[in-house]
Amino acid sequence: MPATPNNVPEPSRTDPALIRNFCIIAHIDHGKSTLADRMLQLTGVVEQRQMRAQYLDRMDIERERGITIKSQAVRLPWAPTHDKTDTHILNMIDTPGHVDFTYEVSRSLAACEGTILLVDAAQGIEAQTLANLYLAMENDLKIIPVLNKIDLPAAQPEKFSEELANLIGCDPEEVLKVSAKTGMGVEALLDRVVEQIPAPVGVKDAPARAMIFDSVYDSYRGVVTYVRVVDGQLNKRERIRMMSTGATHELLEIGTNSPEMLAADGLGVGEVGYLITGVKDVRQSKVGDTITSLHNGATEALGGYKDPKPMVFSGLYPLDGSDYPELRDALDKLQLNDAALVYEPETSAALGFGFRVGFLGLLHLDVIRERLEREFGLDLIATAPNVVYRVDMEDGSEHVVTNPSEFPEGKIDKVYEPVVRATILAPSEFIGSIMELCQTRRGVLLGMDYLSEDRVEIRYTLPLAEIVFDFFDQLKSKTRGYASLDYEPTGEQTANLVKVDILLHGDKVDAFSAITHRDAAYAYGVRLVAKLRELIPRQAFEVPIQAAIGSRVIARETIRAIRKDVLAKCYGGDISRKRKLLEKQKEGKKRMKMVGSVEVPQEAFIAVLSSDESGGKAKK
Ligand SMILES: Nc1nc2c(ncn2[C@@H]2O[C@H](COP(=O)(O)OP(=O)(O)OP(=O)(O)O)[C@@H](O)[C@H]2O)c(=O)[nH]1
Repeated sequence: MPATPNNVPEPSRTDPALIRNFCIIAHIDHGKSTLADRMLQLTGVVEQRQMRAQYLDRMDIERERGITIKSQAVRLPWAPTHDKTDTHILNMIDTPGHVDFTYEVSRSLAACEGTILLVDAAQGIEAQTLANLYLAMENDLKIIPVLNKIDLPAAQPEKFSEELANLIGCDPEEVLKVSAKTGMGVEALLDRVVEQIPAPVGVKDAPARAMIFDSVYDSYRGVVTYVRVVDGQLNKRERIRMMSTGATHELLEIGTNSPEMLAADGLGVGEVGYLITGVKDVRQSKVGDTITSLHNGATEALGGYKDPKPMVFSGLYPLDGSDYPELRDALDKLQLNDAALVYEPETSAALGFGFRVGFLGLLHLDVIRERLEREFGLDLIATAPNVVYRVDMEDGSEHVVTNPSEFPEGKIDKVYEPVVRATILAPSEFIGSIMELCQTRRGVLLGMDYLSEDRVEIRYTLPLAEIVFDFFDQLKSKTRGYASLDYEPTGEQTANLVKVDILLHGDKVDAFSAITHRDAAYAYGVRLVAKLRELIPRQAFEVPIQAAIGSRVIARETIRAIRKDVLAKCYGGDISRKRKLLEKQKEGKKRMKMVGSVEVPQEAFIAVLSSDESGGKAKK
């Protein structure tokens, strides 16, 4: 009979030999959350009637999009089928699946001894599966290969077992076949976890060392920190120290998740649980940091801590300038739960007061923007996303550029841009179109391997800036949706990059400045200038629209002059009607932004900034 929360052994007394710490790695939509749900049900920690889909994905936006953003840990008691008296503790750490959150995935992996590699039996291995598998291998984790969704008529278990077995070097027979939906094979999988994943090893009497693998802000309790104890033990009420910052806190509460929080006296070697110290901001309890006791604490931190580094920047401006204070409050609130989110105030001549916000990647940007709009009711304009450039000047000075309009003028020696190593998986019939796309994005081919007869893995080095601009959408449309993409930052390269400015009647419109490769600058200029000509109404005077690199104009259009006399049709004396028309004209003008002497309708900014070519919305 499955165990219930009542017979879960006391956390601090669990023998490490009975603990198994594991996670599930999978490509987006391959069924990780559904499998986690089934495990919660089978181990009895969530009663049938309380069960709801994706129990562990708490954020509304996660549930709606069906993606996992923050990882969670849950303690599952499981007595293997062959010996029901021998209850083990399985700590399942749910990990986010998206490239933007790779650092969180790698921290979750570091908290485990093994992983379930879950692959959709109708889709096969995807880029994300590979990326996560390599991370797991680097962490020396025991890998349990599993095919999910075998209930689907389109499932091809033989073909994909073979593919998986080739990849990790095992027998195709060893690949477990389950249906997370119906529950078929999931008990056998839990047994396999107990059998094959090694128990944690740590030194019981050593000074305490625990790794933070997640940190979540809760509006009632402050920051809840998820840890894996490696050595020693942490006890309720003791004072602890964060090893990266030296900050000390009192352990107000410590316990495990089953999946709701269950307080305990402490956590010992190999255990996974949560702690609460009363800190109010996740940046004080950072993923990857090591916690130790204040008295007789450890001197050496567990390896692998790094600060999250924003890779993509975008300007966020309220549509209605008076919403600026609300936008600031909303960003402050989101930052409490997101150590990777950075922002600073920025003013734009065209868009007014706003913020320059740094994100881990495009999905992160999209999620934050959507939360600002949905949870805080803000209407926003976002400028096209850009990466971070480093510019060396001939006079020896160096600039870091996070906003294209701040690209330095004058004698530039070298410009560096971030590059990534991208892995694309697709059916082999699309090799030609994928290579063509990567070439036009300044890609350099690194290599290509066949995973099976008809599926290939293609590796490229690409400038991050080229991926930020609708690369994924293009890839999907060129491969009829079959390709998957993953990438990791690999440093920077010098490139022939220039800033293109857009001028209206001689005045620069900062929101439209872009940094592009010199070869692409002309096309960008022509496209933007043509688009603006369509969107900006005629004014009382002639307005030239120009695209320029420095002082050199590379494209030009002209809006001809017109005087719009709203009273033209109102001859005769009806003064009240005339007043009404003038009032109406005034209202319309409020929605205009003045750029120098030119009135630009707000819609023009939105139309240009939200168009696909200028970055568009990030997709998963
Ligand atoms: N037929 C069938 N559908 C499944 C099975 N497992 C999951 N699904 C469906 O596949 C879709 C994706 O499942 P999720 O569990 O949300 O996938 P996920 O891997 O957690 O996705 P992310 O959180 O985005 O990484 C959902 O519509 C599930 O209902 C299965 O065994 N059989």
